Amino acid sequence: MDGMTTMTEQNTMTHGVTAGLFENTERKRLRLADETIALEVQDLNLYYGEAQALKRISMKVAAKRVTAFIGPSGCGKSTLLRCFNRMNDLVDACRIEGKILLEGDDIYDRKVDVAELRRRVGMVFQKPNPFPKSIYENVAYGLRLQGVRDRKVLDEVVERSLRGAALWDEVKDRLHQNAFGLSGGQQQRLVIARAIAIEPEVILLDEPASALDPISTAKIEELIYELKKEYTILIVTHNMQQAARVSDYTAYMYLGEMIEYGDTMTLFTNPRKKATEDYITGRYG
Ligand SMILES: Nc1ncnc2c1ncn2[C@@H]1O[C@H](COP(=O)(O)OP(=O)(O)OP(=O)(O)O)[C@@H](O)[C@H]1O
Repeated sequence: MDGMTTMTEQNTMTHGVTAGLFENTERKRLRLADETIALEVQDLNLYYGEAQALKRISMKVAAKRVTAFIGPSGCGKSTLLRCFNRMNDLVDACRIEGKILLEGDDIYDRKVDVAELRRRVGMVFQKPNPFPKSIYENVAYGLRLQGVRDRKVLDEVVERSLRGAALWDEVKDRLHQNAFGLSGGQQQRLVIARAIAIEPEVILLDEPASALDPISTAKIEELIYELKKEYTILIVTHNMQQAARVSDYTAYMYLGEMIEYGDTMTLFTNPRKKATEDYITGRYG
């Protein structure tokens, strides 16, 4: 984009990206100050060896809302998402400073049971990753790990979770068939059913629809809308329209820093920072 763009053109472009997304909806501007806070990041720095991937991140995450992380490739979105259930612990050279409070308690405290943390904070990845088991056993997996054997309880949880993931009607007649027989979009909803079966408080979604076709993507987006009634959802997405459609709050990241964070409607229609506006209007890079 050349430097000759007029202010009017810029405004049109800002609205162009998200035009229509906020029309005819009941979306309203939200304020973190009015929210119940589920998670709080305090001055978080993360290093992979010598390289600093996250810089002084501080944010509050609203409970039972969808918070989206956007920004160019390599800016640290996935790294930050993985901090919320300590998935980065699995990376040898990774070092973290700062705190993340879940319901007020620091998840990086030494006393924290990481398996229990991951039960409370579930995660769904870009590529659907069902286990090589039946549809039923995929969803029952977490409960079986917890020692639940009662068939009636398992049946109930499997049905409730598949309904919650908007998959029940499509699979109820083939629960004992292998999960690999499902389409990619169905597999992703199955993985979401597996995540909600153990009743987490928070669900982390790392580009959950980027490997899916448009119809499956729309289903996942509808599902996210339903899930936030019960869960706090954090989502990384490359797709800005998707962020605008599904999220209540959006964080724009660049080179490991959180440049701007606020309610989605304001961030997309009236960003405070020029860098954010450049990114959402496609003038970045
Ligand atoms: N396991 C790792 N070891 C070393 N460096 C890593 C590791 N994972 C990520 N990085 C680096 O950290 C930085 C942030 O990466 P991250 O994957 O979080 O970015 P991202 O914004 O999610 O990118 P993308 O949109 O491409 O997925 C990048 O420079 C990346 O190369």
